[in-house]
Amino acid sequence: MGNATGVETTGPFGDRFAEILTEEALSFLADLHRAFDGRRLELLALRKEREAALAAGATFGFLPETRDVREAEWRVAEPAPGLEDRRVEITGPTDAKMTINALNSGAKVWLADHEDANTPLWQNVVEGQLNLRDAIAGSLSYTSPEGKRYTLGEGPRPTIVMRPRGWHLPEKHILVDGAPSSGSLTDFGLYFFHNHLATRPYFYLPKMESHLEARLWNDVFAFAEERFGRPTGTIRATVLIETFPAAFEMEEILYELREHSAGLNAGRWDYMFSVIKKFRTRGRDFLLPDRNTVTMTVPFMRAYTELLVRTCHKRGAHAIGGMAAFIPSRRDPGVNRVALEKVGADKRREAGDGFDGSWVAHPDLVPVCREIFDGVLRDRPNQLDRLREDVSVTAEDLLAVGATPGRRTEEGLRNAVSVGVQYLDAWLKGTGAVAINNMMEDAATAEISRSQVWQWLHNDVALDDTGERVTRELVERIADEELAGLGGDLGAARELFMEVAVADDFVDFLTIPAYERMP
Ligand SMILES: CC(=O)SCCNC(=O)CCNC(=O)[C@H](O)C(C)(C)COP(=O)(O)OP(=O)(O)OC[C@H]1O[C@@H](n2cnc3c(N)ncnc32)[C@H](O)[C@@H]1OP(=O)(O)O
Ligand SMILES: O=CC(=O)O
Ligand SMILES: [Mg+2]
Repeated sequence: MGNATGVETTGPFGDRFAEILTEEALSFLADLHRAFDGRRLELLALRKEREAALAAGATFGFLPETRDVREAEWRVAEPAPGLEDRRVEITGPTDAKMTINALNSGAKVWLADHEDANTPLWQNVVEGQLNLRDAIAGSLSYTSPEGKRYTLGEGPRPTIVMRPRGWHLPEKHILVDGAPSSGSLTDFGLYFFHNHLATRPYFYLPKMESHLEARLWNDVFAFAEERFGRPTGTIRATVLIETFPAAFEMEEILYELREHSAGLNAGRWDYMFSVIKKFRTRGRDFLLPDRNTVTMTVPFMRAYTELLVRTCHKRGAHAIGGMAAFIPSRRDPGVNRVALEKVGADKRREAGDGFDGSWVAHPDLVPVCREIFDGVLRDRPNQLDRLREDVSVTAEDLLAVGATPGRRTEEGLRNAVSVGVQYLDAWLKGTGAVAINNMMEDAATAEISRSQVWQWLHNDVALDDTGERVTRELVERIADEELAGLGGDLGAARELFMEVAVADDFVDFLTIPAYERMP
C-alpha cells in the first residue's frame, strides 16, 4: 500500500488493492483534498441555506445575477473524440462481469457507474477501479462461480464515461490530514490518475445543485490537467441535470464547464426525488401521485426535458436522454415484450424531441434504442443542429408540480415500502442496482420511494382509494404485511427504511446513513 504524507488508508484490503492505492495516486488524492475539500464543504453548507429558505417560503427561479451568461453568445467545446455519436449509452456498475458485458454490448458509450448503481463498499470502490484499468488495458477477464468465462470481444468498444459519487458523500477509508476524503474526488482522482494516458478521461457528474458546484468540478479538472501536463479540455464531463435547482441553472452549468463540457443528461429519477425533497413541507402544490404514474409526459417533467434539449443545442452541447426503468427478461417473453414496447416509446419520444442519444439499463435494450435513434439521426452523428427554438419554458412551467394528474393509492404506498426495503437490503449487501418486479431499482429510484412516503406522511395525506390517512402506524403495518411474504432477514433494511421514510428529520440522502452502516 502506498504511503503518501498525511494520508491514511483503512482496511479491509484485497489482493491487488496496492496496484490502485499507490503512493503517487494517494499523494494526488491528498493534493485534490487539500485544494478543494474546503470549497466542497462550503457548497454543501450553501445547499442547506437554500433549503432553509425554501422551507420558509422561497421558490426557484432563473438567477438574476447570471442573466449576462444566459444572454451572451458562447458555445461549449466541440464534441470530443469518441463522444461525437452517443446514440445509445449503456449504464451499470463496474464489477468484472458487468464491465465486460457492457463493453461487449454494442453501445456507443458505457457509463461506468460508481454512483446510483453502486454501493460504495470499499471493496467496490477499489475493485471497480482495478476492473476499469484492466478493461482499458484490454486484459480484463472473469470466470463466474458457475464456470462461465467472460472476455472482452474484438468489436468496437463503447467509449467509457466514468461516474464518480456526488459531492455529498465522504470516502471514510481514505483520511487526509485526519479528515475523511470526498467520495467524488476519490473516484475521479483514482480513475484519472490510472487511466488518463491510456484512454480519454471522460466523466458523468451527478446530483449537482448549482453552477458554483460545476465551477468546483471545472477547477478540479484544470488542476488535474495542469498537474499531469495534459492540454485543457482533455477531461470532458457530461452533467446530469437531476436536481430541481439545477434545472434553473442549465446554461450557467454549461458555461462553467464550457472547455470541459460534453453536454447535459436528463437524470429523471433523481430529478423526481429532488422535486419531492425540495418542497416536501410545502403541502399540496408539490404533492406527487404514485411514483409509477409520474411519466415523462406530465407537464413539469416535459418542461424540464424540453428546456434541456433547447439549452444544450443553443450552446453546441449534446443532450442525452435518461433511463426508462423497464427491464427485459430472457426467460419471460411477456415481460420482455412489455419492456421493449415501453422503452421503445420512451426512446422514440426522446429522439423526436431532439435528444442526441439516450440511456439503457440492459444489453438487450441496446438494439431498440439504437434503431430508434438511427431512424431519426440517419447518417448524422447527432442532431445538434435541431435548435428547438419552438420551445419556450418558463420558471412556472418547471414548478408546475401540483398539476400532475394521478392518485395516491394504497398500492402505491405498498410498492414504495416493499421496493424501498428490498432495495436497501441489496444495497447494504453491496449491490447498488437490482431488478425488482421487472423494474430497475437503484439509489435514485429508492430515494423517490422513501421521500414520497415521508412527504405523504408529513403532509397529512389521505389515500385516494381507501381514504385512510398515511401515518407511521399504517407504514409499519404495510411493512409487516409486505415483508412477511418475501423471506430472508430484512430487519436491517427495514430499520434503515423507516429512518429515512418516516422519521421527523428528513435525511438528505439515504446513502448517508446507509454508508455509516457499512464496514
Ligand atoms: C437512475 C440511474 O442512475 S439509472 C443508471 C444507474 N442504474 C444502472 O446502471 C442499472 C443498470 N442495470 C443493471 O444493473 C441490471 O440490468 C439489473 C441489475 C437491473 C438487472 O440485471 P440482471 O438481474 O443481471 O438482469 P439479467 O439476468 O436479465 O441480465 C442478463 C445478462 O445481462 C447482463 N447485464 C444486465 N444489465 C447489464 C448492464 N447494465 N451492463 C452490463 N451487463 C448487464 C447481466 O450481467 C447478465 O449477464 P450474464 O448472462 O452473462 O449473466
Ligand atoms: O442518474 C440518473 C437518474 O435518473 O437519477
Ligand atoms: Mg441519478
